[in-house]
Amino acid sequence: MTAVSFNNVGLKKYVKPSELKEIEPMIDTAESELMNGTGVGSEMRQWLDLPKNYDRKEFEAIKQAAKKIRSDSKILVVIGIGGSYLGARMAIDFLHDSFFNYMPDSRRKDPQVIFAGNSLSASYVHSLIDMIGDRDFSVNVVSKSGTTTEPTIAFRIFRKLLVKKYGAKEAADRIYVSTDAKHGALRQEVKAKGYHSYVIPDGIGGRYSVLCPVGLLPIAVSGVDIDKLMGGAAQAESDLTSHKKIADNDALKYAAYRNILYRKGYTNEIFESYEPNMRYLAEWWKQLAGETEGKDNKGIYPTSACLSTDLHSLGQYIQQGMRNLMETVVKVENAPYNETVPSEKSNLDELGYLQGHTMNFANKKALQAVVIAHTNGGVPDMIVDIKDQTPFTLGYLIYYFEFAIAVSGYLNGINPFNQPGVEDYKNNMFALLGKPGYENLRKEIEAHKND
Ligand SMILES: O=P(O)(O)OC[C@H]1O[C@](O)(CO)[C@@H](O)[C@@H]1O
Repeated sequence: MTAVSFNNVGLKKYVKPSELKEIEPMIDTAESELMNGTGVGSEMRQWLDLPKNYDRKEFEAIKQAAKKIRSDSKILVVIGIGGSYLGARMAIDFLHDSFFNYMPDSRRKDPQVIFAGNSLSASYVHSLIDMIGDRDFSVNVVSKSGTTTEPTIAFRIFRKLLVKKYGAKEAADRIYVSTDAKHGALRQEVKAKGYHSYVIPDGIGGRYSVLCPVGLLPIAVSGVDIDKLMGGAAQAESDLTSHKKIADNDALKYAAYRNILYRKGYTNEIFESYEPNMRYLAEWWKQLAGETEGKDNKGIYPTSACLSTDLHSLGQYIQQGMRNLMETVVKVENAPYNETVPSEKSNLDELGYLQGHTMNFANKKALQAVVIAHTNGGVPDMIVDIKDQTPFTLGYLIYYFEFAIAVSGYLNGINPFNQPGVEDYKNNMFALLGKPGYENLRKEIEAHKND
């Protein structure tokens, strides 16, 4: 099987072949807007040929930095929010054991990679400082703008901790910055303090940035072979950008089906997997889809569930609640590990029928049973089959979703690469926090606070 493929078995009842044929010219147009750069926001498409056209020198520098961090740190604290952390978090979870970060130092060969600066919770920061204790650590701060509130606060705190522990000079040698090439506060700090630094290319926005230094450094520090990750993405680039017809292009199939369903009123897409270490794959996908498509009063609402866990909380709603749901299920063909259900004579738990079978067997049957139940119950199912959980397959999968979601954006007539709506809350927050320049907005908010 190929690394990633699309399966429409759960769609037969919901989409007629003629509907796929009818959307094909629209998909063609959206795909050519993306590929030829004729669509709005085209300057933000640098991720499109990134797997083949990246800065090789910087890539080597990232590997060297990862080597240094692995040798002098027990913990890497990665500071960033949104696209500046979700890709790395998703990849590290997907490619490592569920308890990767929980192993004690005595049993681990890789540093712990812990994320910070993705909330304003003081309790979280306090607990992280406590968890680091007197162990050696380094910091990778990731922010394209360099001014996002959450990571900026966290960076101040962890930089202070580094300076206190190591002194200013060694602290600077333990700070790794991924930011804009020229602009922004962080770039100025790099110049002033001499931190290690890497460039987030101009034409790559946060949610499309996992395969640039944003994701690559933390992923490499965790011990993943980033050449293989890029190799998978490069394969996807070859496969998906050279086959322009839906029939030969599984990312276009996904874009086409989810948009046919959206136009029929299936406005919420639940992203599902059956592996707990793919929870963050869903979180990454939610930002990718939500920030790309949710604008101009349009867009599929992206949400997620981890199964079979959430069948015991959300399963009832999915089966019988409002019929505006569709599902995208990531199905792993070869999970990295397996366990067998032990045999027991007594059979008090009535599990005898399963003894000797594997848990992966049971997991696959659960998936099959759910697809049948949900499609019968009014929820169309799109299945994305993935071969395994290797860096190559993940690289392929990342590109697959980025490509499909960007095409979906153009199909819906929006700019897939901006996120103007995020500014509204930020401006209000700056006004309420007293940031200079926001005085008038603060007055306005205060005048209306009892409305
Ligand atoms: O890298 P930055 O500039 O800190 O931005 C982080 C995230 O914030 C957003 O701009 C939205 O607030 C995302 O698009 C981005 O991924």
